[in-house]
Amino acid sequence: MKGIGDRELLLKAREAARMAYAPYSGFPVGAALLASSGLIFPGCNIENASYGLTVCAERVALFRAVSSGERELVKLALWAPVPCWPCGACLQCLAEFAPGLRIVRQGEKGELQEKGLGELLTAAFSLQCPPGGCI
Ligand SMILES: O=c1ccn([C@H]2C[C@H](O)[C@@H](CO)O2)c(=O)[nH]1
Ligand SMILES: [Zn+2]
Repeated sequence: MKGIGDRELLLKAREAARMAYAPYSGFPVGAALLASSGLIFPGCNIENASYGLTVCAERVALFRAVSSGERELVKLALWAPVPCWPCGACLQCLAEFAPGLRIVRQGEKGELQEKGLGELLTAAFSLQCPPGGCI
């Protein structure tokens, strides 16, 4: 679980960005998701001529991890030319498995920033009824 630092994980994310298929936006994104097993799952954005079918790097990494049997996720590193946090759709998908996930990001300029998933998505959707019952 430990043994890999943020900078190393970000390097994996940067490598993953090289696989990005982003002919429409020209914005390559790479993700690297560290699981509690110590394994790292990379992902890149994959765009489509039907723009709305594009999948973000974060969800590619998440689905690789979960479909490999990993459900305990420790850290997500995100690399893009201009640093970005995961979009709302990706945050919701990540919250399903790792509401306490730590996320570190970096861009071409090299500066590094970290936030928790809970800071970025303060009210994830869940099927749990609110007190007093569901409407
Ligand atoms: O956090 C992000 C933000 C954007 N993108 C992708 C989607 C699209 O391919 C391109 C521009 O939005 O970047 C990601 O993969 N992750
Ligand atoms: Zn996204």
